[in-house]
Amino acid sequence: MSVSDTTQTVQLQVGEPLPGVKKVDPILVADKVRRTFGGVNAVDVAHVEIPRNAITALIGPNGAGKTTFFNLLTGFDKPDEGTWFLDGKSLAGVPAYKVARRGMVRTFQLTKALSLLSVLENMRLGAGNQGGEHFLSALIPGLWRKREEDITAQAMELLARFKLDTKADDYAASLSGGQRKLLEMARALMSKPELVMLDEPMAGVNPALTQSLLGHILNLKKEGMTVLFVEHDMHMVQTIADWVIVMAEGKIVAEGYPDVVMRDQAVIDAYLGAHHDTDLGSLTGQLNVAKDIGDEHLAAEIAEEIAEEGATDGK
Ligand SMILES: Nc1ncnc2c1ncn2[C@@H]1O[C@H](COP(=O)(O)OP(=O)(O)OP(=O)(O)O)[C@@H](O)[C@H]1O
Repeated sequence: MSVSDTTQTVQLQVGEPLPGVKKVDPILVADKVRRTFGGVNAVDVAHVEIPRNAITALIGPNGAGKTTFFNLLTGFDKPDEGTWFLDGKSLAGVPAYKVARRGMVRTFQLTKALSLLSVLENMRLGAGNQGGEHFLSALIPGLWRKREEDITAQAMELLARFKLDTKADDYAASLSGGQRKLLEMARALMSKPELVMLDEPMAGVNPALTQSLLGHILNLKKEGMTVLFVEHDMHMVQTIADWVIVMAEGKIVAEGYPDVVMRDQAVIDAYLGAHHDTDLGSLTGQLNVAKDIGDEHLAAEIAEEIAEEGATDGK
């Protein structure tokens, strides 16, 4: 089965797919979330809903506010205003470590694996406080030991799934960039989340690991989880996303099914806006924009033209 065979085809939204459109079964709903930095609206999201048990990509040019929005939702930053609900329960003002316990975890653009801990120790940290570390249970060695064993068993099972089990005792520092991304994803799963948020999962991952990472993300959905990811790699977005949300200048400017969104004028404008310094008169400039907006057909045509020009110049 190819990766794209597994993407969802059921209708996810209610009505026309305009920015802020309601979802049939939203897991996360955010309202009027605003974060300013020195007068600049880094995030200014009027309303957004994330569909449950689907893979949603959050895309947009550099500086659009994607990471800041992630930070706000997961309690790593505080908004000027705004409310958001996971499964109907408010998460506004809830600190990051409690957000994970409520069922929402995130990974970072730059991996946060603790280099001087072993791979297994990193995993064990991901288990967090799941109720076993209450004062009383800490006093009962049997209970405490059982919990420790359960955590280790869960960690080893996940490491095996991510093909990192043979590295359990190695320092995280010894892993490649791609393996660290896998470790971060595996660690996020230790808290048995409902919603997994991945910030640029493909950045720095070599091609050999790309396919396995895509497979792991698709598996999360198969297991009933919801995935929200930020990514610049449009190929990945088109391959695995069921739904795409586009941010520009802090706002949501478009959302919909991947193939439709990539051709949306607001999306093209958002990316062109980010390329105001690109010479669109030059073929290379046009090629960069075509790649950024994920129009592979247009990119191939332009690349062909560049190759033809090169061949003529050489004669
Ligand atoms: N801690 C901060 N202090 C000041 N400005 C910030 C801070 N964090 C983000 N910003 C600004 O907020 C805006 C949104 O940044 P953010 O990193 O969220 O964008 P992004 O869409 O994730 O970009 P990229 O794709 O490059 O990661 C940018 O203008 C950025 O300069």
